[in-house]
Amino acid sequence: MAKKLIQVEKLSKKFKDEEALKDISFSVHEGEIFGFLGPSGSGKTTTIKILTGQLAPTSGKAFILGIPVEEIEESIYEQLGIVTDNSGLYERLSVYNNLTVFAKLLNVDKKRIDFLLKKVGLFGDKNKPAQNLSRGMKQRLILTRAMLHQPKILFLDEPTSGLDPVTTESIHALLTELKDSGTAIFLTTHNMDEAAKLCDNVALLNEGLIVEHDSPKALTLKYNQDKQYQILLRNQKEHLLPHTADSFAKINHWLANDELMTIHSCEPNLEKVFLEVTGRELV
Ligand SMILES: Nc1ncnc2c1ncn2[C@@H]1O[C@H](COP(=O)(O)OP(=O)(O)OP(=O)(O)O)[C@@H](O)[C@H]1O
Repeated sequence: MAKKLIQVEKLSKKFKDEEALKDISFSVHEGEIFGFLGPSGSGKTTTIKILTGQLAPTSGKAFILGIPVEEIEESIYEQLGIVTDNSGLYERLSVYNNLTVFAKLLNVDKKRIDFLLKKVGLFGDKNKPAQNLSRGMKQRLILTRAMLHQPKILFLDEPTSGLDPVTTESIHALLTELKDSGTAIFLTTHNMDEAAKLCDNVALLNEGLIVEHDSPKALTLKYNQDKQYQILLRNQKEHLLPHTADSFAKINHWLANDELMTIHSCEPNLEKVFLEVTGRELV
């Protein structure tokens, strides 16, 4: 069975009177991409800070690689990759040298730098100073740095926010490769399509509470109360049919007469699930 690399039990965090996290529990296994989804201010960054030893919880327990977060020592960072907003690059150093600094610290073979730069499409830019990179290129460089040492757990705070679809796609491919090699990825995102595509499991966070927790597929099916089918016929007419015997008779008729072009079931996406559970949008 896959090992639990992150384990959180009834974790709470209070800032003065404000309860930022309320009794949250979840775990993340090796080779799992876990999506932590919630609107601004719901407690995502606070959770990452607690899990990476930057902030102490008020109550509850959290373990990283089996170690209680209160006992995290410097050496654990050799097994973690952390990508957040403040992942500062050395702006004047080249792409390559930004990575060699970390490769030295983490005892990583320099061959891996070239290997990863090719993967993220930055090999041709390896001699450019970081300050001359576009936002998407910087994001890929930060991610490369976090993956240099093949971390057991990778924390990613909004890894593709504001990036173009091509860059987003290459980052998704990389994350999937990393997951396949056994890394547990803890991902926060506002992007529900990204979460549905990448994550094995997601937790929906609202005002510090986990209000749902399951695979994206299971959640969309659970909230598919009002089942409907969207149909396009050869004559270009579109129909939206409810889940009734009458609809099935119609569909059978169209099928038998080769009139049906496309048919889709209309289960809600994660955005709609969030809206239904909390009554609020995910932005
Ligand atoms: N150091 C702090 N002192 C006081 N309150 C804080 C502190 N850090 C976070 N909070 C509060 O805790 C709550 C959760 O904040 P957090 O940064 O975890 O949200 P988030 O989900 O990461 O939001 P975003 O998506 O905007 O980054 C917010 O109400 C925030 O104001």
